[in-house]
Amino acid sequence: MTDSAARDTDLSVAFARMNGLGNEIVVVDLRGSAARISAAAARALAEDPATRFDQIMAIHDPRLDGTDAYVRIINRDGSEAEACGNGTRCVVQALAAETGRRDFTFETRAGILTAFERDDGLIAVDMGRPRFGWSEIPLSEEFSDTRAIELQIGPIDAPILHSPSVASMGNPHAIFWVDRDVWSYELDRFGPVLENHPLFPERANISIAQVTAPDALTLRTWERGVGLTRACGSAACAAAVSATRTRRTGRIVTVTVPGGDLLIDWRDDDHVIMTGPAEWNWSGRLDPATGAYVRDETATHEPA
Ligand SMILES: N[C@H](CCC[C@H](N)C(=O)O)C(=O)O
Repeated sequence: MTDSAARDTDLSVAFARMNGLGNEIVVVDLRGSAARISAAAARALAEDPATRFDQIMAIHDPRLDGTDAYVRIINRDGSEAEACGNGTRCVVQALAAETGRRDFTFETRAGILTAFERDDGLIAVDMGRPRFGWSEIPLSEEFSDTRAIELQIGPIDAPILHSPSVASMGNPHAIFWVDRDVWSYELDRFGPVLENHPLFPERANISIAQVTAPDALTLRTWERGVGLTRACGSAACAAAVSATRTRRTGRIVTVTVPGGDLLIDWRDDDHVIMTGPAEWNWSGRLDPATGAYVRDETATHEPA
């Protein structure tokens, strides 16, 4: 939607274009509004090169005592996701800029998340506990050991990718372990096939991971509902805990994604703490019903 066409629509809410290690995020402030971002409005925003995004983080008024907001996560294709690590860091940065507070508690479809902005500007998010049961991922077939399930792509006698670990951070992840550079695989070709594989009744985020040290791995992800992204925070968490479960790494792992590094700490209390940056790009106003928007050229790092 061009700015001029947007001007004569009802632009009722503030939004910010941000990113988390290059994962393109639109943060929409719907507090005090009964409006909800529709899938159609999300797709309209996604189709505009100026606002193209990987996820929308829609901030709604809190529904539960002790939470600061209810946050809805919408993928580029309009589907709703349970978790978004990079987007959550962007919401924390936006609300910290608005309120001066550093600690926040959000309700999401994955559950209650706590997060805080550190003095160095990095943001730590408690992504909760990982789930490994086949029905929690979910998978459409029962597997007793989800550290390596029977799934492969490529010729039966020489599979290109096989035996992934699966895990849920509230959203479904499959991680294929490779021993070559993650850039040497045609993830753009395999990703959509695996994302929509019948083994994943709710589809899945598909990652390839190369362990490079007992505390480090590199990762590329084909995201459910989006495609290739420069970073996927929940995939970084899923890959790190799966690397630990398969004795490839310890419990603290630096995950290098195309957009940069995330530090993942799978604590002894089973909570997964993800720490990384967030970045504000620009702000404007948005009609949540249609996705029409106007960019505010004068905005500085304003609240979402
Ligand atoms: N595409 C994901 C949601 C966003 C995950 C990612 N952007 C992150 O930072 O966790 C899904 O449908 O489960």
